[in-house]
Amino acid sequence: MTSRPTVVLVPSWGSGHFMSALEAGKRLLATGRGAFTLTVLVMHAPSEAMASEVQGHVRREAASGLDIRFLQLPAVEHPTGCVDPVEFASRYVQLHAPHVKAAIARLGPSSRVAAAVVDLFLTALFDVLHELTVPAYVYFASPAAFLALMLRLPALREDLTGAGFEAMESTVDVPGLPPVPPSYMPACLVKAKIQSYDWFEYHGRRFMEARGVIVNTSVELESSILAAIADGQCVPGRPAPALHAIGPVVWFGSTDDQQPHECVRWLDAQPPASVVFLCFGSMGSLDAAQVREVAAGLERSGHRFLWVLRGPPVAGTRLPTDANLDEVLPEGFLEATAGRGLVWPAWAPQREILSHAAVGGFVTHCGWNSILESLWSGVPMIPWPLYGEQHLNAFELVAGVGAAVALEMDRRKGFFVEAAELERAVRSLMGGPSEEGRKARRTAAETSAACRKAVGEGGSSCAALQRLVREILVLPTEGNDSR
Ligand SMILES: COc1cc(-c2[o+]c3cc(O)cc([O-])c3cc2O[C@@H]2O[C@H](CO)[C@H](O)[C@H](O)[C@H]2O)cc(OC)c1O
Ligand SMILES: O=c1ccn([C@@H]2O[C@H](COP(=O)(O)OP(=O)(O)O)[C@@H](O)[C@H]2O)c(=O)[nH]1
Repeated sequence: MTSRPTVVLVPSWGSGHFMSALEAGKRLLATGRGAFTLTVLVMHAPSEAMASEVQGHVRREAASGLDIRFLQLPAVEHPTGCVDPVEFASRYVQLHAPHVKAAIARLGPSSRVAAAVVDLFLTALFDVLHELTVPAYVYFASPAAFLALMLRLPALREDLTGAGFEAMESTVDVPGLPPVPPSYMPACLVKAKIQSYDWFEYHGRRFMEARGVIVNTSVELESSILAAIADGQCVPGRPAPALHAIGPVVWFGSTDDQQPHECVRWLDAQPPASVVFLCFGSMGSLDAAQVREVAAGLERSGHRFLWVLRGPPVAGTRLPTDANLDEVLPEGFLEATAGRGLVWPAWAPQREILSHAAVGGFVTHCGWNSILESLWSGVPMIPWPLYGEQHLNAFELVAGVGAAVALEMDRRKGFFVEAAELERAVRSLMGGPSEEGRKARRTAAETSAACRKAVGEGGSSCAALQRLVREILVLPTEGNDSR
């Protein structure tokens, strides 16, 4: 065995998952300063659109000259009858387990596998990793608050009486967070989809087997939650998994585009901090009635806006189509807002947009990557959660982090938002005199500075990465390296 050890990374597909995990792997690599290489096992993404996105990332990163080797795993059947993407990912990876085992075993003769890091929904691979005696880590691309909840799910099930969180009368105890109203529980758990709950609970249990959980957060963002997990409050009586808060892991790599994007060119012509940006993630779209309310709210707010408006999902997937603006927007809206608004019907370069000086606020679906990108750029938010764990993220953003103006939603009407409410929130966020808006803007600026400090030399997340690398390489910890 002559060459350097390698760390195996198994990401899942999807905008927020693949690049977040890969960026975390690159930070590990940089911190290791050549002591190990990175081997990425790539699964075939389940749809053509996702597959081509993943292939684009792989092509670009493979050409970057870093010590990263990409190994494509053989294709497997698609599991059928899944209730949501999490069940799909969990069962799909089970079918990959023999291929992952063979791939890791093949690495063995030439380079020792120092550790394997798997995406949060891929814990079924732990069986193979344990068999091969490879230390297993989880990469958790969502907030520590959701990690705390997932660890708590086995115990919480006893309070649920089979009906899901929506039937619960009391608040939910997520250690480290203020009491959470049941309506903020993740969408996948409030609809009494017991099959979905089963998978989240499964992963929550399996996290306890990991040598560590690498979380895309920082002590500055989620200190009380990280402390509560480390203190064993989520699974009393059992040692808590070791946590490595190495974030925010925000990816600002290059794209294949040569020219500035049309949205960016439009922003270039707007005054500083004058534009509210609306974007609802890789899987978010609004129905026709909701689109009309958003249009009315934006028009009446009088503020400049850049609205990424997507159409209903492609059949058989959750990926939104490009919107037909003439069909979905109210008549006369584009004319009435010409010059101060741009509606973009397709995928937009969100990170670049959020870091543009013209952007002063963000109406977000509360995907964790989107929240981190906004905080990184110091942009205050209006949370509009849609799916996944985003309702919990929205609660944390308002009740914990504080860089947001809350948006009232009619929870009995499918979380519908009235035009007047959006108008109020946008006015407050974008410079209105309300204390809520002032606080959101101030906190966003402070949090941006704290995030940048955390990942910089000597920062908490940088130190956590250094500790993690020493652990992986089985080196003694440094004396002055305190958490
Ligand atoms: C974290 O909790 C949930 C996440 C998801 C989920 O599933 C998913 C599946 C895919 O095939 C592709 C995806 O892009 C994808 C994304 C996704 O949610 C987002 O994951 C991000 C992490 O990378 C981040 O946590 C965002 O906040 C999520 O919105 C689905 C789900 O329930 C169905 C979850 O509870
Ligand atoms: O039009 C879009 C929509 C999304 N994104 C990116 O896709 C990721 C979405 O991840 P997030 O965790 O916010 O939500 P998800 O889409 O996974 O629910 C983020 O990095 C966004 O910047 C983007 O660049 N353009």
